[in-house]
Amino acid sequence: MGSAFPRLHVITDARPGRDALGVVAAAVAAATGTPDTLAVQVRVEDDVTDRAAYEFGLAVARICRPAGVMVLVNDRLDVAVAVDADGAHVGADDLPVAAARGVLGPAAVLGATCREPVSARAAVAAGATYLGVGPAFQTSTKAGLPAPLGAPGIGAVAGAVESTPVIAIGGVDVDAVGELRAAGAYGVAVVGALAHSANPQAATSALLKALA
Ligand SMILES: Cc1ncc(COP(=O)(O)OP(=O)(O)O)c(N)n1
Ligand SMILES: Cc1nc(C(=O)O)sc1CCOP(=O)(O)O
Ligand SMILES: [Mg+2]
Repeated sequence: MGSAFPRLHVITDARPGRDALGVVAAAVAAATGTPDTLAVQVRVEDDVTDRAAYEFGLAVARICRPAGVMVLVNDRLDVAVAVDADGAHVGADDLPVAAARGVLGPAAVLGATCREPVSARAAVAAGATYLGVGPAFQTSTKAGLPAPLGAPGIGAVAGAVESTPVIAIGGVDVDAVGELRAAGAYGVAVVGALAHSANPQAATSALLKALA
């Protein structure tokens, strides 16, 4: 892992029938030569066993590590530690940010989901190093989310935390990158933009170009 914080976060689509590792490999291939631009977040369904999540996290790490690409683990801090990930991401149903920081230690990357400025400032004060903010737009890959924030909602959070990177998530595709960056987002996180693509390597390249 290099020094710059990645602007593109690829989140694994672990729904049954998806080639999640194939997408990770394609994304990592697209970042050849610029590994600092990409992070891969290991995200599995809630009912996946710890053993299966660990094995999947290891498989992702084996693709990302040799290429120098950052690995983050969603929700499961024990898996993050066990696979020697660079960090983790927590939301409202996971360990609180301060507790997660205590588990991971001071050097780890720690992301927190926030949807408005007050909780965003609190997450940063508690030890978050970046924020996942969304849903930016309608998404087909996660149910039960509040109404989309749009670029202005993402910008409101970004303006509240200034130097902490805001990663916009939810229904993001390459065409939305310019609008989100203009609003204040540091980068974007995607599932469907790659998982639903016939050519995830080309889709990653397009996202990286739009974010550069
Ligand atoms: C970059 C990023 N932003 C937001 C989320 C969502 O996390 P969370 O609210 O904990 O929801 P689940 O992903 O656990 O369903 C994320 N994973 N990554
Ligand atoms: C996992 C997740 N969290 C969200 C949030 O807003 O907290 S939106 C989301 C799904 C992102 O997938 P896609 O890029 O396919 O929309
Ligand atoms: Mg979570």
